[in-house]
Amino acid sequence: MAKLYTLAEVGEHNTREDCWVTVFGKVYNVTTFLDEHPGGDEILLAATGKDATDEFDDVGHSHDAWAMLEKYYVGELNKSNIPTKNIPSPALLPTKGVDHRGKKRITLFTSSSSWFP
Ligand code: HEM
Repeated sequence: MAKLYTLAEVGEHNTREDCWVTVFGKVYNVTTFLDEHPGGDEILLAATGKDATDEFDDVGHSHDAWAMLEKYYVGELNKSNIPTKNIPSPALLPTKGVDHRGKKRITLFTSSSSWFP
């Protein structure tokens, strides 16, 4: 099972010797990538300790960049203690979007259950 990290835990890895970032609900150890990142190391260091999904997405990273993510994957972001308003839009998170819609559908079904015997 994937290891879960809170944003606070990810944020502890915020140095040039140990740098983790979070995008799309996943945690990446980009320490070895700092010097290679075309966007520079500073921007990655500045992205530690928060959800950098919007920043990553705004750049319009290429498919190559997306494919590279896998190499640095260390675990999943534990979102249970993040206020709802900070959770990125479900539209940005395909799998989360499905969960969200699934849950909503179940709620709607329950609310109309009086139509069924
Ligand atoms: C976490 C893993 C990341 C990987 C593997 C990655 C990879 C890449 C790659 C391959 C490029 C070259 C252009 C492309 O192919 O799209 C790039 C460019 C760039 N990245 Fe990232 N990136 C990561 C995270 C981030 C984050 C978190 C930010 C912002 C906070 C960021 C900001 C940028 C910027 C601004 C450029 C444009 C550089 C330029 O063309 O001047 N990247 N990145």
